[in-house]
Amino acid sequence: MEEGKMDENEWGYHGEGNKSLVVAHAQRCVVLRFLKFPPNRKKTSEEIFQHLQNIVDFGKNVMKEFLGENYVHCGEVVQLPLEFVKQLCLKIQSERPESRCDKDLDTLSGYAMCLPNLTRLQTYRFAEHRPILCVEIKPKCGFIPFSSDVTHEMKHKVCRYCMHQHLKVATGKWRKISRYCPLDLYSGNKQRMHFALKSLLQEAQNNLKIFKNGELIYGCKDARSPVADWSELAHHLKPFFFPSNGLASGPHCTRAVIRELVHVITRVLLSGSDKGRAGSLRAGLGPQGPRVCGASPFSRSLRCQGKNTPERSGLPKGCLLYKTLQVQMLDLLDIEGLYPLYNRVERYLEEFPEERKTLQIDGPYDEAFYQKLLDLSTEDDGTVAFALTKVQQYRVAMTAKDCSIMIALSPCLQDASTRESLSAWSVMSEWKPSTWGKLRARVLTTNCSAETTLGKRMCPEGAEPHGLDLG
Ligand SMILES: O=P(O)(O)O[C@@H]1[C@@H](OP(=O)(O)O)[C@H](OP(=O)(O)O)[C@H](O)[C@H](OP(=O)(O)O)[C@H]1OP(=O)(O)O
Ligand SMILES: Nc1ncnc2c1ncn2[C@@H]1O[C@H](COP(=O)(O)OP(=O)(O)OP(=O)(O)O)[C@@H](O)[C@H]1O
Repeated sequence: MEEGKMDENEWGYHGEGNKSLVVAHAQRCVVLRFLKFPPNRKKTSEEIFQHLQNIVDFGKNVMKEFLGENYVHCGEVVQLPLEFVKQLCLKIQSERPESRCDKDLDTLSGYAMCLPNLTRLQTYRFAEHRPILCVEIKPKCGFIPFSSDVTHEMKHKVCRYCMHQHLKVATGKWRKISRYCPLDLYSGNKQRMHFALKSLLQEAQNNLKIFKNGELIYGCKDARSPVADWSELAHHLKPFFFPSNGLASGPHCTRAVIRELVHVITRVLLSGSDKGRAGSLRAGLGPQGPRVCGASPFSRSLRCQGKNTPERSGLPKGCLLYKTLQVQMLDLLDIEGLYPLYNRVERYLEEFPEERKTLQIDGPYDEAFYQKLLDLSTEDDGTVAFALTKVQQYRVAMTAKDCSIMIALSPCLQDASTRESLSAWSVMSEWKPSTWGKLRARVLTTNCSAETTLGKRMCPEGAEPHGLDLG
């Protein structure tokens, strides 16, 4: 990127989350990811540079190790002309959803991350003139806490996502309770996975987005977004998934196209042989806890028919979902078991603030940091070292619980007519380093954001699904 010649007119608003805002280059396959802050939160340029550099290092030395080289794009920190950033900020402001405007894009430091645009990912196998489809899924936490520290019975039965649905509808964040349950998606059972993906397509919330040639064609901004229109989606998808029933239009055609999409995504999620060291966690992180969530509509309907829910048919070890789940399960103690350990580290740091650096509280996220994460013991020897390892594992797990999987699909030239088989598609599943900033920013800092994060996870989630105060 020639930073000296940046022109805001070549960039457009692409999307944003709670912590960052992304703009995409109109022609080139790159995005810039800026940090966002509440208006009164002033950070120095040096702090912002360090924050971004930590995200890059965390991607390189931790997430790549766990998930594998091919699934993680770390990007790089770039310095941009301040005038460019200021003009860009003005240009995109009107496109931002209102619900996200409580935070402002950082226009003062001039730093951002430059990453490949994963919604337009091309490889040499892609036919250049063919459209590229990208499905972004934020699958959330795929297991029910197995820690003996959990005190609320409900937390052993119902997954966090399903509990939060009640809260989100009650607070008006979303209109309708979703039928999606992460445990169905992570089950490895195709029937359950299909149900989960269909449910995501019905009520996407912020767990599913679909892009065509880098443009968002399906997704939901907030509770006021129009109801999902499957026939419109099917229209977009037809060049990719011409229905095998031969129908070119109508509700049958729509259903057939959606079904094919669901089947292809399932196959992608179950495929993958890329090496990552999540396997090295296997010994300590075998399947634990209930495999079925008490709130999943899929399971409930089977129960009504007197049938049992098929449990995990076992996720293939190399697949993305398996690796993701392994990293999520680094949360061995649940917040209830972790919080006292967090307090132990806090107290220690209050007494010995100079130790912050030696203990790598805020990075660097290097090989030594990664190695400590592999210690899965839960025997508390009363040391700060033990407490710190558990807190760092929790932070990494939080990242995996909140990451998105980006699946780029495009028909291959040589095989474009064979639409039934996955080999007919160039399929790339990518990890985006969505929330790695949280690792540094959310825990073990003394600001209230850290307190709130841990505090909010202390809530007895099952007890009052309608009235939780998330702070
Ligand atoms: O707590 P959750 O499960 O609701 O997850 C939060 C996400 O809500 P979601 O449920 O995905 O709509 C939330 O996403 P939205 O702002 O709702 O798009 C953030 O990703 C938040 O992470 P952070 O505070 O930006 O580091 C996420 O917070 P963390 O729990 O990951 O800290
Ligand atoms: N490298 C990328 N290529 C294409 N799109 C991207 C890329 N990185 C992020 N995006 C898009 O921008 C959106 C917001 O980015 P991101 O999820 O990283 O924000 P965040 O603030 O970290 O999220 P959260 O709310 O989870 O904290 C994503 O949902 C995705 O659609």
